[in-house]
Amino acid sequence: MNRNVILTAKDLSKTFSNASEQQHVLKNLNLDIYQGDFTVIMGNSGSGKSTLLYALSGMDRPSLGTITYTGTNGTRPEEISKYSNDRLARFRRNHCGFVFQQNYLNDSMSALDNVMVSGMLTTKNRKELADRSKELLQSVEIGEKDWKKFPAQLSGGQQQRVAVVRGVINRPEILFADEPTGALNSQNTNNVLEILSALNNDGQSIVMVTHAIRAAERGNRILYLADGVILDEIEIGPYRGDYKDSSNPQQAEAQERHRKLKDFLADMGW
Ligand SMILES: Nc1ncnc2c1ncn2[C@@H]1O[C@H](COP(=O)(O)OP(=O)(O)OP(=O)(O)O)[C@@H](O)[C@H]1O
Repeated sequence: MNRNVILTAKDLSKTFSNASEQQHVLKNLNLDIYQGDFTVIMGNSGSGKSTLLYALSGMDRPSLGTITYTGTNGTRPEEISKYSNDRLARFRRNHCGFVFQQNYLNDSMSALDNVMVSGMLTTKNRKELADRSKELLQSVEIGEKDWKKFPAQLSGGQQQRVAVVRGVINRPEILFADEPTGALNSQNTNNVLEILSALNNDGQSIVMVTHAIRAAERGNRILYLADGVILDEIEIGPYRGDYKDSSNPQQAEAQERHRKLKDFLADMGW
């Protein structure tokens, strides 16, 4: 299958310095991210997964190397790693969505306003934005009775679902997720993973960092980061439902994906 590259990291290095030492977290890393993929970054704690995600998304700058954004409509490639801070912020706003382990909702705004405030960064059409915000909230089962509630009046799982909606309100070309289920219980983890799978199924490109095999299984391409480089990667095809679910018509395929991923991670020493 021919896939379009939307983001390229070339010779990417990131070094953190403090008074006494330098820590080389990413080392000459090369990577293409493809449109429509659900790309997962795994690796041990401290291997540089979040650092890589932040560099790719323009939240942080590489020490050396380049990040080039090609976009989805054949626009001219742009080297975002040399953008000014303002331009980089504009790039993030217009092309990227974010979900983190913590939901970072604004406590003093309703669920709906949290979503709409993000949406207003890219549109002035309030009516259309309100309609889309409500529709997206409905799609993650945050119904009308909860739209005006403040985050503290919602459960942790509901809060994270609002945060996912906020992450995609601007129709980002890439949704970056850093341990989006890391703070959730099992049921809420499943809910959020289902939402991410549904988004990806609709064509949303996703790059997600996770420690959890259950979350990683939602991806089609799994990268394994070790000591600042991509040790290896595997393509397991799109998610085909739960491998343990006997009512899943694609259970055999799902089991095969699961086995491939487990074998890959075992090979990586995970
Ligand atoms: N802003 C920073 N300043 C200094 N060191 C940093 C900074 N950000 C990350 N590091 C260091 O870089 C290394 C990699 O961190 P990073 O958060 O990318 O790892 P990770 O693989 O995402 O880890 P985890 O799975 O535990 O979240 C760690 O040793 C961390 O302490």
